[in-house]
Amino acid sequence: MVDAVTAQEMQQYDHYTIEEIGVPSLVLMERAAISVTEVLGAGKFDLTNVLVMAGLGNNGGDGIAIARLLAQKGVKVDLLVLGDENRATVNTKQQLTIARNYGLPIIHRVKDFRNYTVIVDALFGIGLSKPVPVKLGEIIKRVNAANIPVVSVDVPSGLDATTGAILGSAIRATATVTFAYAKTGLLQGEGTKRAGSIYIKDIGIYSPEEIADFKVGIEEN
Ligand SMILES: NC(=O)C1=CN([C@@H]2O[C@H](COP(=O)(O)OP(=O)(O)OC[C@H]3O[C@@H](n4cnc5c(N)ncnc54)[C@H](O)[C@@H]3O)[C@@H](O)[C@H]2O)[C@@H](O)CC1
Ligand SMILES: [K+]
Repeated sequence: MVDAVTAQEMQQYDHYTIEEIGVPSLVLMERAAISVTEVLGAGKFDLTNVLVMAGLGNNGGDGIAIARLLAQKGVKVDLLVLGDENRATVNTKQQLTIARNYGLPIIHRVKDFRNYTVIVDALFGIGLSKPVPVKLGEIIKRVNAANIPVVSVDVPSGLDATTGAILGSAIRATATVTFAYAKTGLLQGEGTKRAGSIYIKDIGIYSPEEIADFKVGIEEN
């Protein structure tokens, strides 16, 4: 069993699962989104008025799927998408199309983050390797200052998933729902102060060692 992985290791496992095993990336994204809604719905968070903040990378795609799943359960949710949609990843563009086809309104600014009972942070995940753009850093500071419970998707946005360093500004989360394995950056440096309670969720991405274990188990049965 792997304890914690770097962003690079996780990217290799993602890539292997998608390209070699053949699981479509949108399937993984849906499982990631479902796992976050499970944590949100487990009774620890007040879902009266939810904000989902989504960036343009695949972490944002997770966020858009989370907003859709919550809305379909009758939860009042605002979906804030930050940045130029033309620069979104293929998966995230697809999530935007799906959300719009289900009639989900998308907003581009928030007056007061204190109006929400919980904020889902899907701005940046393990793909962030350079400082967050200044405008998004300002949003992160406003969210932290609002003092509302925040659930981060995979890693608190702005945190280096490998080192736990802050890349300009970072979200201070109440809880972090991380996928497949803990990320080393959640367990060291600022990660220990920013991640809050860590939930590790199986979404169907495994290390080569675990895949080898499945094969042994299957052969033995
Ligand atoms: N590979 C996959 O298919 C999966 C990815 N997943 C999610 O995807 C994340 C990793 O996704 P990515 O590698 O796409 O990277 P991230 O979504 O972590 O985004 C970081 C990258 O996007 C850019 N970016 C994002 N929003 C921006 C904005 N508003 N303005 C300017 N630049 C912006 C950043 O500069 C950076 O290069 C994981 O943490 C996880 O949440 C999960 O859905 C599981 C499956
Ligand atoms: K995040």
